[in-house]
Amino acid sequence: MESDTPPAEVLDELFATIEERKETLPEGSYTASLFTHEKGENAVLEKLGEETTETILAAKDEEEEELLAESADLVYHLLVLLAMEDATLDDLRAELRERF
Ligand SMILES: N=c1c2ncn([C@@H]3O[C@H](COP(=O)(O)OP(=O)(O)OP(=O)(O)O)[C@@H](O)[C@H]3O)c2ncn1[C@@H]1O[C@H](COP(=O)(O)O)[C@@H](O)[C@H]1O
Repeated sequence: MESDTPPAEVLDELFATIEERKETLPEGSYTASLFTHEKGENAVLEKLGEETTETILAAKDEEEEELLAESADLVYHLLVLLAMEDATLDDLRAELRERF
């Protein structure tokens, strides 16, 4: 991923990378390992639980850098779950848009 990617496109590029990993399952890819994990969907569900707890703890400790890092882990794992369930980022956007 380009380091100067405009912020609005980061999530699209990350989600496209996740979908590509799901499709091609390259060796050495952490994302691919979540799609092929022996625990199945539970592997990413457990990571979501862990990252949620770590995000909450970072907020409680008022550790801003840590909060951002854990939030990024959380969002990444949420996007992997959506891809696993054959949902898309556009589906998520549509859900959020309906609430305006
Ligand atoms: N955004 C992420 C991302 N965020 C978090 N993680 C991984 O999520 C895991 C977080 O787990 P932990 O914090 O518990 O750390 P850990 O103890 O090393 O993890 P475990 O051994 O418990 O699984 C780490 O292995 C991180 O590397 C990510 N892995 C990949 N991405 C993106 O996905 C792209 C593709 O990555 P690969 O699939 O690895 O090629 C990358 O270019 C990134 O853009």
